[in-house]
Amino acid sequence: MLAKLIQLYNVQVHYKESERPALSEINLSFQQGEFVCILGQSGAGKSTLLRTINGLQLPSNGEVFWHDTSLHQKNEEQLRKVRREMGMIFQHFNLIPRLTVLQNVLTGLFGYRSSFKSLIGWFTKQELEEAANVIDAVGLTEQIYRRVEKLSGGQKQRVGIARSILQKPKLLLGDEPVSSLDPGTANQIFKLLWELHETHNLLTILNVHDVQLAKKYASRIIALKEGRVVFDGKPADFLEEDFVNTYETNGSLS
Ligand SMILES: Nc1ncnc2c1ncn2[C@@H]1O[C@H](COP(=O)(O)OP(=O)(O)OP(=O)(O)O)[C@@H](O)[C@H]1O
Repeated sequence: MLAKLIQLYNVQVHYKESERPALSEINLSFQQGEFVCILGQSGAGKSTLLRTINGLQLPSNGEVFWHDTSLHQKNEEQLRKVRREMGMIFQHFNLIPRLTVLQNVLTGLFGYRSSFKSLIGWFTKQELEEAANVIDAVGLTEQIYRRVEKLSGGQKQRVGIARSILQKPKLLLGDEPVSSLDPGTANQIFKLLWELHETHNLLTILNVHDVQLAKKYASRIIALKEGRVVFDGKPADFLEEDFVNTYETNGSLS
């Protein structure tokens, strides 16, 4: 049986300023090796769900378990250790523009080392080799010493992905990682994410707006609507009526 990495029990998140909860009655579990796409309209609660999974957002009710321990029961130091095992990629990449590809990727190790070593930029030969290997795996060897500000959007996201893979995560979270890319590049990035999830047996959870991409790559689709799960299943079972229900449109899936 596959190991359960994350379980959410009856999770509710209610931001103080909001009238209705951002998430309600969320009961989900995720296993190693799944490739999950989260769908839903703007404001459906997708980002809140990711932040709840990585412990940045504490639920107002319910609990989140990482392996078999509640995140609630962990102190700051223990939470920091858990987050090392969670890689994160972002819509706007969150890179340091004036640093090179290699330097940006090496920041993925900061969770593992003293801030002094990180500050003076001291890395072992093995760390540098591992960084070069992940840069190769995302297809950027020729750009390794280029400043990231000179790269295209797709290349920048590859740097973001390499940085998170260097962390050796068990879980990779992506908050709309392809929303600022053109459709062709978005597809290439999804292909890369899918290959990395296969190679490393990674649990990958991505928020996406593009239903076709989700259907093409995901092993599981979860749709949120007004903070509740309205679909949880295989992409082939996400039908026109689920699409209409999720997005409240008269539109078409194809
Ligand atoms: N920090 C916050 N404080 C108060 N309300 C918030 C906060 N973050 C999100 N919300 C509200 O919670 C609800 C869910 O927001 P969330 O960002 O999780 O949705 P989303 O599905 O990720 O949307 P998008 O696709 O636009 O990013 C929205 O009503 C939003 O306004």
